[in-house]
Amino acid sequence: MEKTFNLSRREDGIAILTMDVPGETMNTLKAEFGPEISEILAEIKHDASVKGLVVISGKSDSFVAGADISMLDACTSVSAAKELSQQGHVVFNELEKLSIPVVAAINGACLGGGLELALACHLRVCTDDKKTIMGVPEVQLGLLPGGGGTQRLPRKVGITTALDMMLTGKQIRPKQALKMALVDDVVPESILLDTAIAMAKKGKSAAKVAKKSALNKVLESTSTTRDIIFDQAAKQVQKKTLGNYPAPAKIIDCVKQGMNKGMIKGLEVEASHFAELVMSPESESLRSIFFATTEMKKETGAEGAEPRKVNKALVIGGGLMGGGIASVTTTKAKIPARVKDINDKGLSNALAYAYKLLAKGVKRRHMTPAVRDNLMALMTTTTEYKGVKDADIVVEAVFEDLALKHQMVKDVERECHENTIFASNTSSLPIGQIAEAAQRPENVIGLHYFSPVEKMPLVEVIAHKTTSPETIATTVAFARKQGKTPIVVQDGAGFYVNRILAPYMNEAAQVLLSGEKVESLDKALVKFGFPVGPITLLDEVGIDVGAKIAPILTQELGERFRAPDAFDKLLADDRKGRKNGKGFYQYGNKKSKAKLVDETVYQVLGVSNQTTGSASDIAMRCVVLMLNEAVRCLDEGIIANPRDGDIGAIFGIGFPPFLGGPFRYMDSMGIATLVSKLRQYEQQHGERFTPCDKLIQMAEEGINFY
Ligand SMILES: C[C@@H](O)CC(=O)SCCNC(=O)CCNC(=O)[C@H](O)C(C)(C)COP(=O)(O)OP(=O)(O)OC[C@H]1O[C@@H](n2cnc3c(N)ncnc32)[C@H](O)[C@@H]1OP(=O)(O)O
Repeated sequence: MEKTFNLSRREDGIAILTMDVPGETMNTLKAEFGPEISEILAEIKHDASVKGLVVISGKSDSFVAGADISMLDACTSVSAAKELSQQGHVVFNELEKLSIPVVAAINGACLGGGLELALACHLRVCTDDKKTIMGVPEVQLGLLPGGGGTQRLPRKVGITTALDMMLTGKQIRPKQALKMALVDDVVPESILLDTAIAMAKKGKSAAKVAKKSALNKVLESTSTTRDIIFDQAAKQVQKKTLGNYPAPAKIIDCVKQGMNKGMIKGLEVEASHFAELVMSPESESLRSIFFATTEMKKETGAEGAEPRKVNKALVIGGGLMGGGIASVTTTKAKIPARVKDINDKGLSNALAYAYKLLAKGVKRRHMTPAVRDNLMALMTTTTEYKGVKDADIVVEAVFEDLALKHQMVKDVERECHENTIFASNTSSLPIGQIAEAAQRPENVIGLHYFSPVEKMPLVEVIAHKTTSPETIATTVAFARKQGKTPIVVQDGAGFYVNRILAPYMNEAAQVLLSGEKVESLDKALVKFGFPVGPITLLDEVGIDVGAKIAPILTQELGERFRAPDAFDKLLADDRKGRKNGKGFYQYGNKKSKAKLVDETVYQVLGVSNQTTGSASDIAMRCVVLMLNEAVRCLDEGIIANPRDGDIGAIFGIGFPPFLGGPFRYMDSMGIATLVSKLRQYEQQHGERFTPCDKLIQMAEEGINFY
């Protein structure tokens, strides 16, 4: 079997250990590497001719992407997971204890166990390539750095910096890494190996020491003062996760125990906590998201179809959505985008949107002003159909008016070329209806973004009956270049995300009208795991937007989508939400930063008595309707499979990631349990809770979604 590690000796006494996992695009750490690498380290240890060691990757653009997540997923017990961590400790301790200088030469991704490997080396040098990133993203998988990272990282960069990296999983770029002494030098790739060899010759003393602020020096100096850091971090973690994610608290405990009781104790605690997390349901859910999104990256969206190249885009509408779409096209996909609007106001909004995004990159030193200016130059503007003939895709983000969109279709077919794709950002109008105005309906598709466009990862790619496979594949590839995670959904009112969101929002309205306080309702769903509560979401999206979508869904899909009549009173009272500073919450309150409910809203809704139901019951009433609708979407073929339904709900509306998405959550809850819960609510609150046929059938047959 081909070996993963190759040791070559130079005449100057520096040995080069190259890691290159056969047949894999990325190096990942696997349990079976343990004996191989331990044997090599023993050989080096007893070879007096070796004066120094460089550890480098054989992959062209990555170092080590961490432990093999599939290996972790295959663990069947806490003890097996603990053994994995302990094996890693043994190897990394052997590496660290070598008397000769050991230098990690890093180019590309150096993440998780990969960074832990580098930290077990005495020195680190990385390239200045934009692919070079370092970090410990384990927390995003519901894990913690199990290869000694909770012990070596704080000792290298300081406790505060280490906790920030481990609790966020953030990626560190080369210059940042140098500044925090995570690496000892940053060089062009062409001299990476030579620099590492020179460092090995120079010796361990060349290692940088992290500069700490005077405050951190004091705080990190004694166990009593360190506990201030740990207690503060624990409070922040609890406030952010509400106890839904166990990993952060365990990370803090590993660092605390290790810094106060020594590294041996710290490693013991790390192995135990790591093992518990590997076997936790939260980590299983989060790992499933990684596998799902990685698998989706390989799919074109249309069997057998190859995407056409998009050299230029036209965005019609420079408003909030159009400006965002044009911005991610130029700043992320680096594709020229021409923005058309009826007046300069829309055009200047789009330019300002892009500039603001780029300015952030310059401020964070992720790019230079020159790069910013080059990317800004990719966006051009017009109030007429000029300079659009060569647009390969047109994304329209204008009012939700079918006649207007029909006009756009005709304009684009007239002004652009015969293969130009017409992609509508409509959030509710069936694409098939929009395509009725087209001479070439095969080029018409839906491309539904979520606001704010630069932050929300999901886009829905909506094919109508005659959308061509090439149009689908090209649109999917275009969205991916924008940094999006696209799911292909079939045409139908509300598509997938808005369709499953509507019953959830309507039930929240019902709960509110039954006398529940706004803040209690929102808190209940945040405690369940949503990023914000449904009432906050309604204020943010716009009460008027919700009011516009509901009738379309009701007409197309049935009475269960009808919003409570009382909500019409809100618009009558000119309450649109944050957009006009008047909604369920107060806006523009200079006296207090706290988010306060506008208590007058109860009077407008005609709600007087205030009841307080149980948070779990409030949440369950809203969530089970989302689940029921998601199953209908699967049954009708709106979504292709449960995986897309889970990713769509998590990335589109923030369905709690630690639950794995609606379909994984239903499996973990038990389909029969869900059906009986729906039946119970049906008795209490009416037929909107009637379980769909698919769920009833699955409950009877005792089958799951996965
Ligand atoms: C020891 C403890 O500390 C525990 C750990 O180390 S847990 C693992 C921590 N590491 C990570 O979470 C990194 C996960 N990977 C990524 O974030 C990305 O893959 C990347 C940023 C490294 C690269 O992204 P990209 O360039 O988009 O490439 P892909 O995501 O498509 O990945 C390419 C192939 O590599 C496979 N892969 C990447 N990382 C891992 C991993 N840690 N375990 C297993 N496999 C991994 C990925 O599945 C792709 O495989 P394919 O066969 O080519 O599809």
